[in-house]
Amino acid sequence: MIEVYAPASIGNFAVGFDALGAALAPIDGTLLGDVVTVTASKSDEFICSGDYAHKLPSDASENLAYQCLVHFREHVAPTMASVKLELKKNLPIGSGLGSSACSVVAAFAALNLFAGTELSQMQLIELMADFEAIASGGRHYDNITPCYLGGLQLTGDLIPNKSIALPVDESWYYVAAFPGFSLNTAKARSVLPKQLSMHASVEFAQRLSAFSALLLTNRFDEALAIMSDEIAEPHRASLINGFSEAKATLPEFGAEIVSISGAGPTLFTVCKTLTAAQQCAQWLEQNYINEQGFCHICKLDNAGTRQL
Ligand SMILES: Nc1ncnc2c1ncn2[C@@H]1O[C@H](COP(=O)(O)OP(=O)(O)O)[C@@H](O)[C@H]1O
Ligand SMILES: N[C@@H](CCOP(=O)(O)O)C(=O)O
Repeated sequence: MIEVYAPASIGNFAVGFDALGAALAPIDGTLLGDVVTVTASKSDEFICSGDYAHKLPSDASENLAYQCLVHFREHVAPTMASVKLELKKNLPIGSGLGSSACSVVAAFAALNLFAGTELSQMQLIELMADFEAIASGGRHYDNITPCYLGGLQLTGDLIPNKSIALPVDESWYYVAAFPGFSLNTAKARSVLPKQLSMHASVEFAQRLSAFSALLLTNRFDEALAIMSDEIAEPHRASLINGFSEAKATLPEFGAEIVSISGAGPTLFTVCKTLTAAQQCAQWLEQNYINEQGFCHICKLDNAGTRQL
């Protein structure tokens, strides 16, 4: 039996729309992500369980994890023995925590281990990105590669092997607050402008390249100083009830950065101390999340997808 865990991730990481993403590890040890198990069986079967299974279509053929199994059998490993694939759906759907990527990465990683294929890491990442594109209405790697490889990843088709890991200040904490309602990624992509002006394009390129260079040279405070989302956040903030108030308030509690995780509605902060992270989490619990929401103080998950 193969059992694989894939972590939640923050797409965009404020400064890198569609090109930068980070995997999350709650400091209390919670496994914030999906789990896929693959076991030998008499015929192929699929089970979806977990806290958010009921939020997914009841028809298995509409579940991304099942679609991954069908594709894998037809196009990657036709001679693989029959399997039972179980998805434990632990991440809320449409949350901005890379939920669809999480299921896709966990499913392909588990199937690949079970079948023992010779797919390269890059082939696997491309396959994963194909399926993430089906769910989110756009091909982007910023949930796939951090979820699969861990850490903070600068990622995209132009990038050698699709991804380059960037360092962060080890002392940083990330507070991730899911408010408890969904925002469909395809919808949150549809509100974005179709084109950028020359000025906005040059500024985006400067900001992301400078941010990456500053991290790579350990100039972490200077990186934080330019860490903002001028591309997506201005268009998405109004879709997320309470975001603007949180963004205005949380710096008082020690947040260095407040931005939207992925397409939202999860909000994330970067804090330099545990005390600041705890104060932000307390405010978010009282003012941002409802009974279905949750809040975690996290570090980056540097291990990425792994066997349990
Ligand atoms: N295993 C799965 N995990 C997440 N979403 C899935 C899965 N299977 C199918 N879907 C569908 O894919 C879409 C994912 O929505 P999206 O807003 O992209 O979620 P997220 O931003 O959390 O990844 C939804 O329509 C959902 O029903
Ligand atoms: N770069 C994407 C990230 C979407 O992340 P998700 O967790 O909301 O699926 C975007 O901003 O649309």
